[in-house]
Amino acid sequence: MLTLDRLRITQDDFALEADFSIAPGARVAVLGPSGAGKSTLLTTIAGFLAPSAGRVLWAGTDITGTAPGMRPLSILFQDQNLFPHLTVSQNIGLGISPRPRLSTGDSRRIEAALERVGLAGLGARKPVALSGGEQGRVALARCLLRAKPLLLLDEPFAALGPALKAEMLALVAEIAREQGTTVLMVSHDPTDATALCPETVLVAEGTAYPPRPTAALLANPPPALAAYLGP
Ligand SMILES: Nc1ncnc2c1ncn2[C@@H]1O[C@H](COP(=O)(O)OP(=O)(O)OP(=O)(O)O)[C@@H](O)[C@H]1O
Repeated sequence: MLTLDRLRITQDDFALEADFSIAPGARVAVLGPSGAGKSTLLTTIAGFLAPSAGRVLWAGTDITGTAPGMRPLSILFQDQNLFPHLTVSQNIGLGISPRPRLSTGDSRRIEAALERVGLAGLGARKPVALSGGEQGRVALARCLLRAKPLLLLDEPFAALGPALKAEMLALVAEIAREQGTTVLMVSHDPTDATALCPETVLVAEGTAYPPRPTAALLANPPPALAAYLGP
């Protein structure tokens, strides 16, 4: 369970508050107007930004002061964070070890992860020789291999076409289900939220609200969300 305990995040004159928990294995969309603080919330959970008050807990343990790399989570942001000078296999290997040289066991696990995301045999390529969708799959394979219990997604597939994006989201959902991963996904697209996430956290007017059923929230959006979604 992820708990944001009376969390307050401030950046200059921007402030965001959150006080709720997310159940283990839940898939939760993070929706709200541009600039409302969706990315800031994920960045704080990931540990790249320290809150000005409150705590972040995972399974009851306070991780507010834990370094990002030591947190029980993987993050997938829009630019897939692949290193251009490393091969696909080496990029995926970074998910489990900082050493570029891979053991035989590591290589086997990486090949299995590549196969899982439909990229079997492409481990020796450099990211530049992959399409955008394939790069997204590599980043996902890295998360898959890390098998952390919490996955933070910040519009990772926004640059992809609708069909490919839907395919990637379906793959995320499938892997999350298999691994029992808790997923928190920032999106600008209510369709994506509906497809992947039964629950949604609305971020608006300085507050990240507790998760609510996505369908009910979208069917009857509060004014800030209605204005953002448009007619
Ligand atoms: N490094 C920073 N220093 C000061 N303020 C910042 C910084 N980064 C973001 N902000 C401000 O924090 C607020 C929230 O930004 P954030 O990127 O989290 O919003 P968002 O909901 O993810 O927006 P979008 O949907 O447009 O990506 C904005 O007002 C932004 O200007």
